[in-house]
Amino acid sequence: MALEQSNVAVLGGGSFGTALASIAADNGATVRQWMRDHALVEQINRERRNGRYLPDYAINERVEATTDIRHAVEGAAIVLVAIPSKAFRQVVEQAKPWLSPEQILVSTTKGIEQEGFLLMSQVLEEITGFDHIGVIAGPNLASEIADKQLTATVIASADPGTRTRVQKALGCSYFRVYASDDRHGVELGGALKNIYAISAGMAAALGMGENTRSMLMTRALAEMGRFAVAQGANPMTFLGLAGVGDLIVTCSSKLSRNYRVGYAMGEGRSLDEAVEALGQVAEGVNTVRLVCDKAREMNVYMPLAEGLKRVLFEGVAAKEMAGLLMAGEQSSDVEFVLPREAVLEAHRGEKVRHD
Ligand SMILES: NC(=O)C1=CN([C@@H]2O[C@H](COP(=O)(O)OP(=O)(O)OC[C@H]3O[C@@H](n4cnc5c(N)ncnc54)[C@H](OP(=O)(O)O)[C@@H]3O)[C@@H](O)[C@H]2O)C=CC1
Ligand SMILES: O=C(CO)COP(=O)(O)O
Repeated sequence: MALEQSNVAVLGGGSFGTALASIAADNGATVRQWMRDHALVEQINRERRNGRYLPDYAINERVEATTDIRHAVEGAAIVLVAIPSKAFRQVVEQAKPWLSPEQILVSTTKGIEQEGFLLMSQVLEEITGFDHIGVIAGPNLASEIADKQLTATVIASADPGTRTRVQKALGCSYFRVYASDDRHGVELGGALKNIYAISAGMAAALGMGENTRSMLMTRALAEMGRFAVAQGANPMTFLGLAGVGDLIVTCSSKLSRNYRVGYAMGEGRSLDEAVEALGQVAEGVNTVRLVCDKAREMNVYMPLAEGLKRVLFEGVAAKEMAGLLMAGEQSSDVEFVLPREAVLEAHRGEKVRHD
């Protein structure tokens, strides 16, 4: 089937899928948004409102909601996949019979698949084998986009055509789309920052101040860069919107679901209670476990992620963990300026002189 260049498909009826569908439609595209919930489809098509995920925002008339995945993706020039990582593979498999290699497939999901430690664009690639694959990530709180607050994101792909066409399809008066060819780094940035957003929410609920939050965010950036380098990504990507940009927004805002999970736990709720109360996906809960396992396997030092994992899954109190982190080794500020090992080596030399 020939592609209709002005058609965009969105898979997912959650808050981000809905926000992206409206951007593309505001930009003139005909948008088909697939979701599995019949009642929500009817509500969107009738009331132009997604009552479950974004109740306060009007949805553009050019968005058609549908439960028919074939109708959604067949012939669309761009397919945006906004499905949480746990269900991502299953939904793409479901769409696969009606996808074609000329289409551009873009993951908007900030999570990791346990089996093989795959990022979502790698899942897209593995399932389809197509060439035009990309990732969108950046400081993009869905409700602010739906509110048309001025926002920027990154489209990352090795394929220049994918970058350009997504920039054209989504770039508009309230949404800017910057380009990157470091798909892995951009995608890792989006997934990793969720871990630290949970910690930041927890720290805020425990009454920690702005110095603490700044320390947490900056050391988080150091960890993210260290992990990314070990994974073969470009650490410079973390200076951009998908790195420091997304870290700032999710570590600072109660609109972030990951931050909210951490905040609820800092107020004394259990992880299960916090996730249940949220009723939406907080990818960081799963990501922290996977990242800690991978970091240990690759021998990458990630004390903040390890600390959070102990609080979430091993019954350690958040306050106690903060104390332990402060007692940890003091090493290098920016490891690309002064290598961490050089600082540790100097400390070892001092100790030998004193002993
Ligand atoms: N929200 C945001 O601000 C941002 C989110 N993201 C990323 O976007 C991704 C999607 O998030 P978001 O839209 O926010 O998530 P939500 O939790 O708001 O919505 C999840 C959507 O996925 C659907 N879904 C879940 N499981 C399945 C399944 N097995 N089969 C079919 N559909 C399923 C849900 O359907 P149902 O209602 O039927 O369960 C719902 O439509 C996340 O990885 C997130 O990190 C990225 C940037 C910003
Ligand atoms: O990624 C996001 C903003 O860029 C959304 O973060 P949450 O998933 O924590 O809501």
